[in-house]
Amino acid sequence: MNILNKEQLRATDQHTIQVQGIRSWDLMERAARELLKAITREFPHGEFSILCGPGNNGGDGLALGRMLKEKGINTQVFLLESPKYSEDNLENQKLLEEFEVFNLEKLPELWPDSIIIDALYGFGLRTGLGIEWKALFEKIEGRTCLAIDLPSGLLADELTTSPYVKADIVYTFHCPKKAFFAPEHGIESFEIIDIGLEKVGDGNYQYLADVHLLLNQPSRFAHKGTLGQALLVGGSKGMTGAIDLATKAALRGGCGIVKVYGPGCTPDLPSEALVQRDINLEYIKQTPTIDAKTTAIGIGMGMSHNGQEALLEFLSVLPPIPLVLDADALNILAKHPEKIPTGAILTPHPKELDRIVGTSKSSFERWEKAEKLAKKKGIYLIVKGANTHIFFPDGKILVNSSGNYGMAKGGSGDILTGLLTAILAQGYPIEKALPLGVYLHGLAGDIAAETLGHDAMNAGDILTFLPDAWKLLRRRACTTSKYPRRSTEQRELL
Ligand SMILES: NC(=O)C1=CN([C@@H]2O[C@H](COP(=O)(O)OP(=O)(O)OC[C@H]3O[C@@H](n4cnc5c(N)ncnc54)[C@H](O)[C@@H]3O)[C@@H](O)[C@H]2O)[C@@H](O)CC1
Ligand SMILES: Nc1ncnc2c1ncn2[C@@H]1O[C@H](COP(=O)(O)OP(=O)(O)O)[C@@H](O)[C@H]1O
Ligand SMILES: [K+]
Repeated sequence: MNILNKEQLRATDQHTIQVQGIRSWDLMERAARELLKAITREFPHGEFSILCGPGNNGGDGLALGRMLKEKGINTQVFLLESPKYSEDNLENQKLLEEFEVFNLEKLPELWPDSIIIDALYGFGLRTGLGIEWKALFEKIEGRTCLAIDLPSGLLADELTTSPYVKADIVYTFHCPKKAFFAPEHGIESFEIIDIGLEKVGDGNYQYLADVHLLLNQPSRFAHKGTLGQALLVGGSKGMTGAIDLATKAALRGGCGIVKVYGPGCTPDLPSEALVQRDINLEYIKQTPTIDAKTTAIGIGMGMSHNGQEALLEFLSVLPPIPLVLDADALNILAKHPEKIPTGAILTPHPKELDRIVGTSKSSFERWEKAEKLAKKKGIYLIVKGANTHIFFPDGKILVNSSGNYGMAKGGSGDILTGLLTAILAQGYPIEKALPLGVYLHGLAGDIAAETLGHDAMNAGDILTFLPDAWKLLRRRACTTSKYPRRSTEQRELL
């Protein structure tokens, strides 16, 4: 799903009107009808106070008000006094029998228990709102508030530091807006409302959807050689947990063989993994034989001088296979950015990225720097967090749609590294492997949160539910249930 900026949204709107032979008013009716469904489904017993602005966002609010009233739902509608209203706004004013006009000196008298619907401004806002809006926004703060398209005052594509509505749920049309992904804005919940806009090509900024379409179907004749070999390199004295988690994730990642190279102190790992230990006890000193389809390095390597030397030596002898660099490898490379290999996959969390590109004043600045770095160095950057962003060397950016705050526990990132390495080992091209791995990891986290709750779940639970996440994706792709070649025994097991 393309993530569109406000200019692209306007163009999509116009294109839809032309192609579908409808009026912009029809689109507003469609938007209001879909909003009506979503809101009454979520709040079947609510009464509503709608605040409408002068543009088309306000028009949506007026149309929704009319539809709520027609359904016999208690609704009060307020319209901001303005010298100029949009055409569709005026049209909707005519169709609504009763509404009150308000201004910032004469604030609306809201019912005490109603749900507020914010339809003041959408993506049409040119600049942030002034402080004169604070009194109104404070009046509705603390009440249940639903924003139409965007919380009013929030700019769709940039950092907003001026006042905006604090909404509990944003019902946003067609696609999420860039501003929703910035932690600074605190957008906790948004729901995408499909209003049947025409798709205008594949943009270079996308929200992950339909990830199951990326799945390969291994052959019935597959063997451990054809399913690929992954090599994980990492661990150091006192930091062996990370390689343990990464190994377990790789073993649930679908590849044929998982190899691990660590220092002598590497603990016992699951017996399915082929573990090779360095002659040195506390840290990796030698370069392992790299006999694998893909490799990941860095996990719990430590920042000792010896660890740094080993990493740089390893990079200098690496054959051209996909390379995942995580954790300490990133910290080491932050000191030697010229040594970051072209084509490598780096998986930093924001702090690790800051060590490479310098600190940023906002998420927007960090995203810009990540985009530039990926292009300049020809690398793939997976910047982790809520809505992990994947930056490609050609400028494409994918934003993850799975995952939750229950995953914000130590070790979650190590699991992603192991999983990505295993997926790459199977021969998935990087362009497919990264979204597939990032999405699956989040999906396993979502199933863990659903089953165990966000509070109690830990990183290991992402591993526990990885099989369910794979199965869910396979079911979506219909690749498990349709094959006639399944034996009777296999069918009975289903
Ligand atoms: N895909 C689409 O394009 C659709 C858009 N719709 C709605 O239309 C909205 C966009 O409508 P508009 O383009 O009319 O824009 P808005 O309704 O977001 O805002 C426009 C109004 O804000 C005023 N304004 C702009 N900057 C201001 C500022 N800094 N301070 C105070 N006032 C300011 C303008 O003078 C104008 O009156 C969307 O957010 C959505 O809610 C829907 O009707 C359905 C389809
Ligand atoms: N609030 C959140 N919502 C969704 N995913 C999250 C959230 N917080 C963390 N995660 C995910 O958990 C993982 C944490 O990785 P990282 O910070 O490297 O952890 P660690 O170094 O402890 O392994 C990332 O994949 C990240 O996307
Ligand atoms: K709004």
